[in-house]
Amino acid sequence: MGKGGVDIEVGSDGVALITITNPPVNSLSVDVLLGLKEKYDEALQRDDVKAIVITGSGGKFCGGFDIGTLGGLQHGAVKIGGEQFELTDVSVKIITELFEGAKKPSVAAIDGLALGGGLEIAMACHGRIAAPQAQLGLPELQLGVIPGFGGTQRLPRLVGLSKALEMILLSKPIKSEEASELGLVDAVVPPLELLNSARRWALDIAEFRRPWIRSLYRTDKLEPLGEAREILKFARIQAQKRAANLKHPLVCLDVIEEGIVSGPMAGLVKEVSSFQQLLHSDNAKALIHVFFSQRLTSKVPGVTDVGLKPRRVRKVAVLGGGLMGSGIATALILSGYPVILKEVNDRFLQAGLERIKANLQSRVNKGKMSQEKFEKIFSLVHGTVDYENFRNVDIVIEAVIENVALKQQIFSDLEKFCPPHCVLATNTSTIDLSLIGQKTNSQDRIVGAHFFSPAHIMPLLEIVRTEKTSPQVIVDLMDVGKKIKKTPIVVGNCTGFAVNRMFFPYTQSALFLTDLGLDVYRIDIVITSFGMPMGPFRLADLVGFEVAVATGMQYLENFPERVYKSLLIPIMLEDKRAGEKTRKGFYLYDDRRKARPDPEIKKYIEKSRSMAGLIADGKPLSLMDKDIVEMVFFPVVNEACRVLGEGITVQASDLDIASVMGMGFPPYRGGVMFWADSLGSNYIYSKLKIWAESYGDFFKPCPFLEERAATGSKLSAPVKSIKSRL
Ligand SMILES: C[C@H](O)CC(=O)SCCNC(=O)CCNC(=O)[C@H](O)C(C)(C)COP(=O)(O)OP(=O)(O)OC[C@H]1O[C@@H](n2cnc3c(N)ncnc32)[C@H](O)[C@@H]1OP(=O)(O)O
Repeated sequence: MGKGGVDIEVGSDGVALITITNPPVNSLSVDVLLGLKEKYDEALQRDDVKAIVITGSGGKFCGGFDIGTLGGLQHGAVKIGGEQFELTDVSVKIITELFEGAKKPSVAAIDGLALGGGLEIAMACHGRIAAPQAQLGLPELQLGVIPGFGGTQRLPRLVGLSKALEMILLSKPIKSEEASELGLVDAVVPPLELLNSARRWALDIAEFRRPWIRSLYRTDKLEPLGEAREILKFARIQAQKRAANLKHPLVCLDVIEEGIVSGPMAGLVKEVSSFQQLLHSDNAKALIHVFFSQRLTSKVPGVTDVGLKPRRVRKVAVLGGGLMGSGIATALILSGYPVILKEVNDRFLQAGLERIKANLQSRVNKGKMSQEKFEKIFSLVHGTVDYENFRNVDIVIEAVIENVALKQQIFSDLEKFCPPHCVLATNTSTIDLSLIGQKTNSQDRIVGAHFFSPAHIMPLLEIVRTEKTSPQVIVDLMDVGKKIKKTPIVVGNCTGFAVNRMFFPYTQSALFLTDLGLDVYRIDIVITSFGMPMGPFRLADLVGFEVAVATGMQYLENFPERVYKSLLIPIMLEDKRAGEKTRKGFYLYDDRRKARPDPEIKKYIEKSRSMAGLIADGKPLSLMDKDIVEMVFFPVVNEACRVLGEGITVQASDLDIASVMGMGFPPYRGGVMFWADSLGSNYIYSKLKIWAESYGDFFKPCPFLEERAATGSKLSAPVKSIKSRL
């Protein structure tokens, strides 16, 4: 809204070049859309214009409809000059009738990206020329909506139904090269030739040297009706399997089907009305919130707003080739960083290198990486057992076992061997960073780089700063984080940081409910139906019981007043059930890691219950599914409030991202704080208060939550007067 513009320049060749300018991604604001209409009208009217080329400035075609404006449309209408902005007008009147139906041909010159509405405009052009490596896609579903400018109709007609469904349902863009093979773009040319090639192509169409194709009416790529229906049927089943709570993928499939069965105009009309309905859904609100929150994590007051530029990182060293270290090294080499992997001896070093190889090999096996690329990427890692090669590293990431004395020794060695500018990062998840750097004079360059396992796959990186960590070091690490495709959130130094502090009550509540008489498998089913990738017990199996006990001890030491001391896991451990790695935990596991319930666990549960003594009258607690969700997640919300209240995170939305990317909280619920706000602070507070009275301090609402409930304010409202730990 109120931003961006469109220019027109008519060349002596008779081609009007229409350029969108709306940095950073040339998104389609209302102004841009109106500008496009105006310039198209002008080009169509002018006698000196034979053909049109549309492009975007700054090496980017267009990142789609302006998502900020989508938010505006959700909260009421967007008005221009007192008139309501109608999406129907854009899809049918502007893009279809004016652009595609024009009497002069147009060609899209695509550089950088053509996403969402951007690709939809390009598909309405009569030709598409792209520069190499441009991204083309319709990622609207990840925002809880569907393509709304004709994408559901034109993409299947250009690339066939199966490929279109893959791109739309998985919000998966493709590169120009693949787009060219599929026929989505007509040619891929070097960037410097892009505009000239597009001009020539447009003139070729105008002068009948090339066919004048209107994508909306093509049928040659569409599968026959019977086959199309089968493909759609299968896609519906897959969509339900991926996220049973989500309706918009199914709506999208209905819209596509409408176009195939009743013709593309009928499809367009259904598309617009469905888009408008979905835009107002809770899921779209939540997913759009997640989109902006993810970008907000890179704005850290006092760090990213003080003019610091990230320093160039040429080489990284990783200490420790275990599960975490090898995962971190894999993530780094995959993004082109040369890595030195250090281990204590040759045997451990070889094992670490083998792990990295296995991580890469799994990509080769899945067809995601060629053997040639495998060799090239693996050659970026060099193993060592000493510090000799550390003289020219820019960042070190330590990922050895959680032992304070060992880490202290390592950091004083690093201080000796690394150059003075080198960032000294630790992947610890539990040890106080000040303690780790105690024996050094380098506290200002010591920082936490907390990855989540498997580190080369999980998208989150917690960057932990102490009061002494310099902003420059944080900026450097944030930059590396982004380059290795992680979303970095900057958090303060405390036990568990943001993610693990929220995770802890998740498992604890589930254990509490079990001791109150609930069935572990039912709890897992209810929680996965809510949208978590796995329930708390399946997760405990995955993490392993030894780790669960060790973490429990940490929490007991640091937050004794709110730890529920369930004995269930220690009892099971005594019987050598330690989770998935022993093939026996709450579930039994076969060779393919498939979990199945085990009736045997009844005996452990009974023992734990009798020791807990919570079921005094012998009557197990009976709860509805909704109550289970609340009893598991309200303690998580409570802990998130503490984290925010203590200033461990900058803003509530960082906890949303931490929960979505670190815990697997369903993004379509917007993250833990967004979800909590949809229920209301007062509701959550009152529930916790009642449970605290019945069951003790584990449920006791924290002062932050109490205050928000008392004033009826949102948990995500800005935090005032808190001494931030950041
Ligand atoms: C009717 C239509 O069918 C509906 C639509 O078109 S809906 C929109 C569809 N488009 C999308 O979903 C694309 C969303 N954007 C992206 O995926 C990524 O931003 C991108 C691939 C374009 C660029 O990624 P990257 O280079 O990593 O930069 P990223 O940090 O994400 O974005 C840069 C800035 O552009 C903004 N931006 C990106 N796409 C935007 C969009 N479509 N609208 C508004 N702002 C957008 C981001 O908010 C960010 O702003 P900030 O600098 O103020 O934080």
